[in-house]
Amino acid sequence: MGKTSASQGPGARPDPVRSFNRWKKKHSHKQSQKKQLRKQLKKPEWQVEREVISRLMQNFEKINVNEITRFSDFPLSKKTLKGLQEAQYRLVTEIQKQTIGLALRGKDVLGAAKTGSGKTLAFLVPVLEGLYRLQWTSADGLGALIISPTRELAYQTFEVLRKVGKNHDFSAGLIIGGKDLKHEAERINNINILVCTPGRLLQHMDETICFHATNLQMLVLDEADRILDMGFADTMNAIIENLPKKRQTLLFSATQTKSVKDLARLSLKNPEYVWVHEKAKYSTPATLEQNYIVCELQQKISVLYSFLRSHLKKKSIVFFSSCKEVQYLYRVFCRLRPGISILALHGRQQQMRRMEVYDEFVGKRAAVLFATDLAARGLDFPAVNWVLQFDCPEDANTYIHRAGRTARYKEDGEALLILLPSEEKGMVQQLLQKKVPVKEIKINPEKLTDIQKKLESLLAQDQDLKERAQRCFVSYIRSVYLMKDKEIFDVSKLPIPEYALSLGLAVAPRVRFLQRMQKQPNKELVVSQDNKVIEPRTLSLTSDEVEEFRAYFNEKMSILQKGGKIPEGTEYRLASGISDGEEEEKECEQEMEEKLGKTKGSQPQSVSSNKEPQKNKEVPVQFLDRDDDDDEEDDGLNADFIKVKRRNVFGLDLKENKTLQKKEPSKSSVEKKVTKVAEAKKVMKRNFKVNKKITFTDEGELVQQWPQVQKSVSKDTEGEDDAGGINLDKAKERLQEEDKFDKEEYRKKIKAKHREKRLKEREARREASKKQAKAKDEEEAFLDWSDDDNDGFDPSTLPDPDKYRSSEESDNEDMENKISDTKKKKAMRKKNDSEVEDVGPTSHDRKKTKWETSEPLDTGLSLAEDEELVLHLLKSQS
Ligand SMILES: Nc1ncnc2c1ncn2[C@@H]1O[C@H](COP(=O)(O)OP(=O)(O)OP(=O)(O)O)[C@@H](O)[C@H]1O
Repeated sequence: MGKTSASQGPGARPDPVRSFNRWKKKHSHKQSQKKQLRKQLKKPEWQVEREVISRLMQNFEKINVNEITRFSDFPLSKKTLKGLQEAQYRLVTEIQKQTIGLALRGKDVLGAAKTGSGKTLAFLVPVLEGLYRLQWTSADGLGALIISPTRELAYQTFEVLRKVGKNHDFSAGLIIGGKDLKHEAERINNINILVCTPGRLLQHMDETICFHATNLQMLVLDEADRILDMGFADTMNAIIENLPKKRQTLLFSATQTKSVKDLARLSLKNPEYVWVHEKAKYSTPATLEQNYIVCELQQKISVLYSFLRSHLKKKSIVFFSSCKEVQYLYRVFCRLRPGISILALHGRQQQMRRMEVYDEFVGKRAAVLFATDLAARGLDFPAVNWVLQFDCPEDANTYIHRAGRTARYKEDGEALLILLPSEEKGMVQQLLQKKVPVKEIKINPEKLTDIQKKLESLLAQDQDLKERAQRCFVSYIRSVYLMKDKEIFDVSKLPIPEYALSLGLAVAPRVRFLQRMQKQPNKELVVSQDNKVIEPRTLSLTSDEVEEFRAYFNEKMSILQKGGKIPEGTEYRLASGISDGEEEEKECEQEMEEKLGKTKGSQPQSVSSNKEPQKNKEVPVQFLDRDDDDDEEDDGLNADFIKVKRRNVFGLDLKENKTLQKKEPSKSSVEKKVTKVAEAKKVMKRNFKVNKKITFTDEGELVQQWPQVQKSVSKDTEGEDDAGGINLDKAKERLQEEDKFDKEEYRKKIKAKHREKRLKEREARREASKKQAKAKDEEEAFLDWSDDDNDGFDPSTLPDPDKYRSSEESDNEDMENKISDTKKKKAMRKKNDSEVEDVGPTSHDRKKTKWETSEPLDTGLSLAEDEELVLHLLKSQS
């Protein structure tokens, strides 16, 4: 009974045939692998990549959302995965999980998810993959466009793109306002992925030669509802016109638009709606604790101060409704030194400053940022503990975005909303409807520090601060007045004088639109059938007002463009009636409102109190704005629309103004424009004495430098003018005369200058020749002296017989020169009797002095006689 090798014990030898077969199989497998590798190595890179791409694309359809937990579960390129990993992004968030797969398949996507849930990567990853799939190169031009509503958000998105896409070869660019347009224009054509703000993008589309988006594959609108709302409507329509219809479109926001009209504008094709938290109990992050307090308007600043004092180790953002509030309260709080570092971010700062503040706040552990709604959307400041909404947001969506600056990506955060008693009911209702869980909390009166007195004393010492407080006051009232939801925002319920006092102002500045509103309460608000408030101002506009308004803006624009002062973003905004940033756009609206107030022509009246003395006079805030911060962009645009009540600094009389206006028959309701002539007449009537500037000349004469004295006309004529007012024709004539007089004076001066120059040159020549003659004399004297010294006969003193001829020739030459000189002299004398003619001795003259007398020969004969004499002399010599 034999045993097989297999059944033999462990020490038995293995079957050599089987071992050989196994080895052979392994070997051939290895060989084939090597062969394949060699084959692949021979392939060009693009071909290998194409194969990889086609493999990835085959997997797109197999994506199962439920199985995805990490980015590597998606069929993504190695380059993107590496970028994500290096930036520490491994696990996907819900919105990323649900939208990346759809976007990879080329679908149009509308994504909505709570704030801080990672929407940025949800569109950046498909953008990178989309272009990678097409093996996009710089020669292909613009492939993807990402539009953000604010510059800061665009900047932030660009930074994330740089981090995640760093292993790809695409070129990416950030195009936002406030930078050099030319510099951008030079580079924009080579950009594959462009992150931009709408205003700036359109500006390039209009102005940059060769810039086009005809190859565009993907369009992304971050904060889509904001970009598609009224503020950006015109710009976006113009941009969309420049984009190809065949493209993929991705829209993301925490408060997504569902408006069919909006979406139709984008010509989406069967879009996929992804509302991640639609069924969630709340629309805000679960880690966000939200409360509100109700307090009077005049208490708010003290509440803010007390809040900051009790949160010195925290990082907070405080939202205000206008730039001027931020500007004033920032300054005032810095002076109060609450013990925490304070920063300010708003649309009136220069772009560089905005970036600096952004970076500074990102880097701080404990600080407070005073901001407008510019910072409400999308900004991802790390580790923010508190969001305080100092002014009520315009709607629940704005509330959600503002509050969403804290409690981001699994972090905790707290939000506190300050409401006025008049705002409470409406706002809380809106928030509850939007599934925002807010609870009321009460202020502890013991912990409230009243700072009104401190503010008053600060303002008393600082005029600039006081003016800022006035602007802040007007700006806040105006922002409430402009809010659409009149159920929440009722300007008539505001305690105006108390509010002014709380800002440190003794007297409330005058607010024109409020006065108008009080005068015409019925006209102001027009309520539609369904009880909704329709914007009142458009209805009360006459065509004249609109025209004047437009002309005013055009004029402003042309002046600013010529001066080159306007920031590029603003430039466009005004031209097309849209804005780059949220805040800027709001400001523009405010300007319009103010201008509108002007055209209505109602007389100003005090809101603060009727006791205000008549002396008070309106002075445009423009004067006040001139000395604004260096870091703030030009305020001038809207400044002269705003009027605040101030002392009658210049002693001008308002009554006179009124009588002037009354005399002029008004054809329309539009206030008559005051012409320059009328202004001049007014000034003349008042008999203003202008300051004089008088200087003394070297001779001690008095010279009036300013105002310039009229020299061309007699005083009688001036007297005539005074008697009859301004005679424009005479004034013109006089100006022309004055002009002639000036020209003549100028000509004389130039002549005198030239003459002086000539004389100087002559003098210099004469001096030079004198010096030369002197040198010669000295030389000769030296020779004579040496002769004496030798005490013997020097043959060199004798005339050289060989040179005799030449000396004779030279004599002849000398004579000729002499004659020609005399001729010249005579001619010159004829030409200008007054001019002194004195030509210095020439070299020939000097030669002559060697042989003859140095005295010039003056025969006293005429030129012809002179010539004859010379010939005679020559003949006699020969
Ligand atoms: N997959 C991820 N893993 C880790 N962190 C992530 C991930 N995705 C996003 N984050 C982080 O979450 C934070 C919020 O992301 P993001 O700014 O994209 O939110 P958002 O949804 O766009 O917010 P908002 O609605 O306010 O614009 C960021 O700090 C980001 O780095």
